[in-house]
Amino acid sequence: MQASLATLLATIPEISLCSSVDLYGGTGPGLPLLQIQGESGSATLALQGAHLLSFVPKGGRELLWLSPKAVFAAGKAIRGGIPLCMPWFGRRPEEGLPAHGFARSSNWDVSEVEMLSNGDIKVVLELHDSAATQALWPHGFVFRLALTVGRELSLDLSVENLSGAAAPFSHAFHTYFAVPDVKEVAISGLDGCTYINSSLEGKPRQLQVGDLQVQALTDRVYLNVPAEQIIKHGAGQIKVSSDTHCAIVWNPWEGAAKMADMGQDNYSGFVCLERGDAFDHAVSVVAGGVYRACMSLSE
Ligand SMILES: O=P(O)(O)OC[C@H]1O[C@H](O)[C@H](O)[C@@H](O)[C@@H]1O
Repeated sequence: MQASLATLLATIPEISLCSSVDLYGGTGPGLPLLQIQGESGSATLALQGAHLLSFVPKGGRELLWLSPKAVFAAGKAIRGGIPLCMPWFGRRPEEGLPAHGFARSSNWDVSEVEMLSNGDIKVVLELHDSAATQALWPHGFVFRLALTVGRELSLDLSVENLSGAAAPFSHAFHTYFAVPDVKEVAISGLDGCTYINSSLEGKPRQLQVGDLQVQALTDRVYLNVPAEQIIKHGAGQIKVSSDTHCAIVWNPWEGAAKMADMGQDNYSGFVCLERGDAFDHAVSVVAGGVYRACMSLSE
């Protein structure tokens, strides 16, 4: 354990450290997790990737889906929860680069923990550049994620470019939302938006009319979206709010059978609605500049 982590955690008994093996089973050393038991909500967080795995508002239901076949291994992205895709979103195999960047498979450090006056718990994690990250993205940087766990879950991301050159950047909070049955989901807050339909040949741009229902393989990048979407499902609703400009909606449907860490029939238990800035909304972080984005989730 990072020496300072023990000291930090000692200040807040509502946060405890455990291994993924304790919570989710599996063999091997697993990955270190923080369990956060706040007055108004609880959450589980993997230090690898600053990756939220669970969020339950007090008296409410689990908002995040974690694959029953998720693998907890060093350097491997975890299937489910909220992977942070950055500093680029998407696949770049022709350049030999990892899909969705390196943040989700890197070890982040906890820099701050705080019990707020309203009883919510805040945890701040940081990732700094290293020789390994410089080989993939040639910039000095500090990525900082502040999480606040209460009745609502909020994520505040900042990306500081410490290098002398502008840094191309795109990202998404790749959230897997737990739903009783994806076929019964209706997502509002996308009506009238143009989307890139990545599941069709040629990735045409199309227009959303009304709520989105997910009834087959879906991989769409909605552009210029309003701040809020609501996922209505058989057991209630989830409100997703962000100051970013894209919403990527994904469910692999039967393609799940080909993903070892998802499993054939498990696609019906989630829908990904990923807020972020990518594609037409990718940014360039100027030398010495900071990019910020936030997202909050509630029932
Ligand atoms: O398997 P991963 O690298 O985690 O990516 C999972 C999915 O992420 C996003 O939603 C993309 O739009 C999909 O095209 C991709 O398949």
